[in-house]
Amino acid sequence: MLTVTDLGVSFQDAARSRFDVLDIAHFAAEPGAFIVLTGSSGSGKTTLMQAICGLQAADRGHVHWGDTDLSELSETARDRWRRDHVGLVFQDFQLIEELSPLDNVLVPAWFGRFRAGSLIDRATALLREFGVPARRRLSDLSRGERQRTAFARALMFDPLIILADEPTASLDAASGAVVIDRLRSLAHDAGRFVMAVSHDPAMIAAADRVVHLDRGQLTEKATR
Ligand SMILES: Nc1ncnc2c1ncn2[C@@H]1O[C@H](COP(=O)(O)OP(=O)(O)OP(=O)(O)O)[C@@H](O)[C@H]1O
Repeated sequence: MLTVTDLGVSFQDAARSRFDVLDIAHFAAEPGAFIVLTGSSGSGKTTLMQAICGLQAADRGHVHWGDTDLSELSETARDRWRRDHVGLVFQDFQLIEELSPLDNVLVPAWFGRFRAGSLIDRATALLREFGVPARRRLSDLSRGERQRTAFARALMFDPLIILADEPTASLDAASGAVVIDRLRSLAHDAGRFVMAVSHDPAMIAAADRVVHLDRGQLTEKATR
């Protein structure tokens, strides 16, 4: 269960004056529903996704996951909590150019987890599911293949929380549908917490909840 209370985030502009990006009085969400976050460019969607997993510091307010208040954790504890609970798909993928797709998907295994044959099997199976050649040079991949590599990496350790920033933005309808189906199934069948930023009409149509960010404030749109 996610509970966001009185969350405020601001940034500094080039003239060093601060501007508010998020001002969210209350937002709660449970695992098992597929949530899509929409909003115009610059409305704060990425900032919100990063704030709810503790990657973005808040000026005020609280983000609770169950009994854990992220704002009360030290940075090290917050990083460990995120590593143990969250699969993140970044908007710019954040892949390592020098590594193959397979090795990119195995990167989370570097942090305290043994790199066993079963992990390689799982990483290979995820890449196969999303139609990415496992051992090609990353620089030879299309943008869509890179995006699917980032998605596979986020799922590597079967996280309880999946946060995906525009995960179908570079995909055609067919490979986008594979990602959307997987996100829905992670929520509905595996009971995961799944939230994706998206403008993709197919993703919005598949959502159980559509929440909209406008000038830092959240509103909810009725679905189906
Ligand atoms: N580190 C930062 N420092 C200063 N301003 C920032 C920083 N990060 C984001 N911003 C600004 O905060 C606002 C919200 O950015 P954010 O990336 O969250 O928007 P978004 O809704 O995800 O946009 P998009 O759909 O274009 O990706 C924008 O005006 C952006 O320029």
